[in-house]
Amino acid sequence: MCDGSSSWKESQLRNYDIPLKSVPKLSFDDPRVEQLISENKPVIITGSDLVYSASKWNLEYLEKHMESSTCTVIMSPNHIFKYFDEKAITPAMKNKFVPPTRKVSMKISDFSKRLNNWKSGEERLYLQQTLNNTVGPAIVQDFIKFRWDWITAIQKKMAWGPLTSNLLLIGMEGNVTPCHYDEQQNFFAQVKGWKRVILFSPEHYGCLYPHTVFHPHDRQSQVDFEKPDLNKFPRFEEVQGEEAIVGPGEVLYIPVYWWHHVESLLNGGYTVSINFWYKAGPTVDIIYPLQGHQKLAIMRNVEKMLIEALKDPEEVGSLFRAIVLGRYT
Ligand SMILES: CCC[C@@H](CC(=O)O)C(=O)C(=O)O
Ligand SMILES: [Zn+2]
Repeated sequence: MCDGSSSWKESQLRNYDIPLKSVPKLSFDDPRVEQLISENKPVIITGSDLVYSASKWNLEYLEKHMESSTCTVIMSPNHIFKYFDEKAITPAMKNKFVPPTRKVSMKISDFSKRLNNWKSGEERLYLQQTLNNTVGPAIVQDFIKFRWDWITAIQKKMAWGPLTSNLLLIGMEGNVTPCHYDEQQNFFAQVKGWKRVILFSPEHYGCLYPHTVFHPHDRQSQVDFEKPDLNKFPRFEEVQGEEAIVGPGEVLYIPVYWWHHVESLLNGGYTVSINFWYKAGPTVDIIYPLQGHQKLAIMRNVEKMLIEALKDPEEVGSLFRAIVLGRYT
C-alpha cells in the first residue's frame, strides 16, 4: 500500500478476540469534546490542526532537518515493543528478567536507511525520541507552530499539571506497543499513516493483570493479546475494549490510567506520531463512589507501601492472600 493512503482496510488490523466498540470521533469545536475530556473518557478529535505544522514530517524532511541529532531507537526481534524500566532491573531481578527489546542511539538517516532496507526476520525498529532543543532550527520552527493556544486552553480548563514531554514516534508498519497504562494525560497526535489504539477503562485493572509495581514491566499488562493464557489470567475474557483508528491530522485523547494497546497498521508504511504528556491534575475533592482511575492509584500505593514495609516482594502475595482469601471474597 502506498504511504499516501487516504484510508485503511480491515485486513490491516491484527486479530484479537476482544469485543470492541468505537471511540467517538468529534470535531475540535464540538462542546462534547471538552465534556468527554472532563469525564476522563477517550475521544478522537478532528480538525484541531494541533500538529498541522508537522504534516510534512516524513523521513526525508526529518533527515534533512534533524541530521545532527542522534535519536533513541528501540530494536525488537519481533513486532512487539513492550516497554520496561531499566532502572527497575535490580540485582535480584537480573537473572529473572530478560529484556524483550534493546535501546540504541542512531542518526535519523541511519534509521531511515535501515527501515528502507529492512528484510523479514531482521530486528524491527521503533524511533522514540523526546523532542528537545537538540533538533534543528526548522524543526523548532514547526514545533512552535503547534496549536499551543488550543491545547493549553484545555490544559488550563482541566486543571492539568505542566506538559512533561513530547515524544516523536516513528514506527514500522505492523509494530505493536502492547497494553499498558500511563500516569499522565496524553494528547496523541497522528501525523503520518494510521494507528489503531485499543483502550480499556481503568476499571479493567482486574482483567488485564498488570505486572507488580516494582517489576521492570510495571504498568504493562501481563496478558499476551495474541495468545492469552486464560488459566493464568481467566478474567481477561471479561474485557470490553474501545477502538480508535487514527489517521493524519487526528488527535486521540488517551485519559490518564486508561489502558491502551497501539499498533501501526499492517502494510500501511511507516507511521509518525507526536504525543503530548501532561502531569495529571490533583484529585481535589474525593467523591464516592471512587472512579476507576482513583482505585487504580490506591492499589498502586498499597502495593508500594507493602513492598516497602515487607522489603521482600515474595512476601507481598502471601500477605495479600491472607488478608483477602476466605475473608473479602
Ligand atoms: C512509548 C509511547 C508509545 C505510545 C504508543 C505508540 O504510539 O506505539 C504510547 O503508549 C503513548 O503515547 O502513551
Ligand atoms: Zn502509553
